[in-house]
Amino acid sequence: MTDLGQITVLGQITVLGWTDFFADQVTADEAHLIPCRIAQVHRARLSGLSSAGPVRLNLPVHANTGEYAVGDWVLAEPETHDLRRRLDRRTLLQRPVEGQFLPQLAAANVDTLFIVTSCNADFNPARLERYLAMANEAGTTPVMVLTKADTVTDDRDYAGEAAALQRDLAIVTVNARSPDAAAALMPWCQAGQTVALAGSSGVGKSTLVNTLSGAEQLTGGVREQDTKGRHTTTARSLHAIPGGGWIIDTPGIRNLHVGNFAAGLDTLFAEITELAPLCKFSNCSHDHEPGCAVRAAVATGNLDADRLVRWRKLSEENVSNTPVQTGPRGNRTTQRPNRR
Ligand SMILES: Nc1nc2c(ncn2[C@@H]2O[C@H](COP(=O)(O)OP(=O)(O)OP(=O)(O)O)[C@@H](O)[C@H]2O)c(=O)[nH]1
Ligand SMILES: [Zn+2]
Repeated sequence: MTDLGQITVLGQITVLGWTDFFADQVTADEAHLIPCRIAQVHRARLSGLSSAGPVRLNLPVHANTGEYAVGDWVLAEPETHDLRRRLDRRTLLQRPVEGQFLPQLAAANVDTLFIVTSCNADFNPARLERYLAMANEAGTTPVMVLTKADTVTDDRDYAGEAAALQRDLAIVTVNARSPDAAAALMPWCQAGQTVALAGSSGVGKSTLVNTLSGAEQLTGGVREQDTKGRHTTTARSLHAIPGGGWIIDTPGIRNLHVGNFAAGLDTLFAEITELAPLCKFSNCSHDHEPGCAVRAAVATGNLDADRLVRWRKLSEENVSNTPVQTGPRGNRTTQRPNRR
């Protein structure tokens, strides 16, 4: 990876996104270890970046690379590069995978999630809401990036529709192939800042990575040969942005499921979350109950009826995909995976 070499010039660990949040976790016994940020997660190995440059990390025996995410901070031995410990995460982007108990880790310690969609038939409010829920749940700030502005043939107000999806949501409309896109996105790409990209296939994520990193080295993610010699996209990676920011690309996701996203949905649907306490019944489903403040808001035109329909669908899906456990007294408790 040519872009990883740039860090040797930069020299300082803060440029990699190292902050007091991570420094405070290092104990006196660990003071001799070097902090490394995970740059690539492969099936059997991890590579990272330290302030001195790229590091190939040696995993502890029995460790599974699936437990690490691009963007993670770990401590390693200075000479051998043996990985000693992963530090707690400030944010974690993860998504439920159908049929699997544990969610898939997409990226860690990300400040901003660029949710990428194009100004054409791909633009789908219900799908974008899923990405917003994921970003909110992770603790990252979502920014909606509308690509292919140069090819728009209709007069649909894409930016206006995107802005209606969540309060205070930043919207940036770009031609991902133009250097202007890098300038427009620069506020989120400053030194030490980490951005991740999410969106369906073909919307322009790789194009944006190329435009932002000023490089042409990326086509279709990081490829690794599997045992049968086929090339598969197995890893996401951390790319340097001139100016000191970092960008993590994720493979296109066709169907993003929601699960364990309750807090993320509350933020996404803040206008509904705020009305709910005014309903007559505290467990109101805003469906048939008398005295429902949410349906009253729909009736008066203060709340978009489509939003309520989509809120219901996502909330129900979230509950059915959120593992439940039996509590000490046999009552069901919702189990939330450790977010750090
Ligand atoms: N005209 C125009 N073409 C674009 C724009 N963004 C992306 N493209 C083109 O759209 C195609 C798909 O872009 P990619 O960057 O590969 O899309 P992706 O989101 O990375 O797709 P996956 O790797 O499958 O997830 C490429 O041919 C790009 O050149 C844009 O803003 N304007
Ligand atoms: Zn109600």
